[in-house]
Amino acid sequence: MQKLVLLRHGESVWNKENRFTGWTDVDLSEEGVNQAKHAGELLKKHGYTFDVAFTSLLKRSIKTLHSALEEVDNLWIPVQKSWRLNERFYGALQGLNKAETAAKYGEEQVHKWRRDPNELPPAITKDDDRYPGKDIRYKELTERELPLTENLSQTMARVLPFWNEFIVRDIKKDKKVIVCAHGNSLRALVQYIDHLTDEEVSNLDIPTGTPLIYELDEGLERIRHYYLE
Ligand SMILES: O=C(O)[C@@H](CO)OP(=O)(O)O
Repeated sequence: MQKLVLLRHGESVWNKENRFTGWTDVDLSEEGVNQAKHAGELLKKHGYTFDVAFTSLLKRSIKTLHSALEEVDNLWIPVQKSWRLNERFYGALQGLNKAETAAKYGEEQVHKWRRDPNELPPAITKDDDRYPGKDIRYKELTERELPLTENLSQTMARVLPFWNEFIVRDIKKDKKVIVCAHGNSLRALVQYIDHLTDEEVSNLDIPTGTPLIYELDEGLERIRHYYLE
């Protein structure tokens, strides 16, 4: 049996302000910093240590991972960062307040943008300051990989190659793995591991800063999963 730990970053400043975030590199809120530390304390309390960690290129996730690893005295382990674990790219919604957007476009439309795996938020154009092609950290990405908008299915399509190539490889080598990422990149991963339908995943919300443990069999099928308390 293999154990895998998934961790959504602590609350960010824009989570707190109820703004669509996506690839915007916002920091943790004060509460988020505390949640990240608490996640590490829970891991420590339950005796978790790790051999390798994976995270995104966004500071809310990197800092949460760092804080959790510090608690379990594992700051020394290798950490692999990838844009493929980034939050879903929320297109032209990034930066907008969710309640104001619902008042403008209707609750139903906003719910679809947020939770329908096949609904595409409005796209940005390449001259938009939010275009990742303007950000040096994404310089290795091809034009096709640079998103203008993304739905959950597309997020899953770019998370899975990373899962299969790196995370699965390390789990199969019996390494103890922690993946610290985002609400939607983790929802995509959970949909894949748990074989959830689109409807099931649309009702799934992963809380911030709470370690989610997966016990997996040799074929990496889920035996059970639970949050640490
Ligand atoms: O704003 C975002 O990027 C995400 C995660 O906080 O929001 P949502 O819950 O709408 O997917």
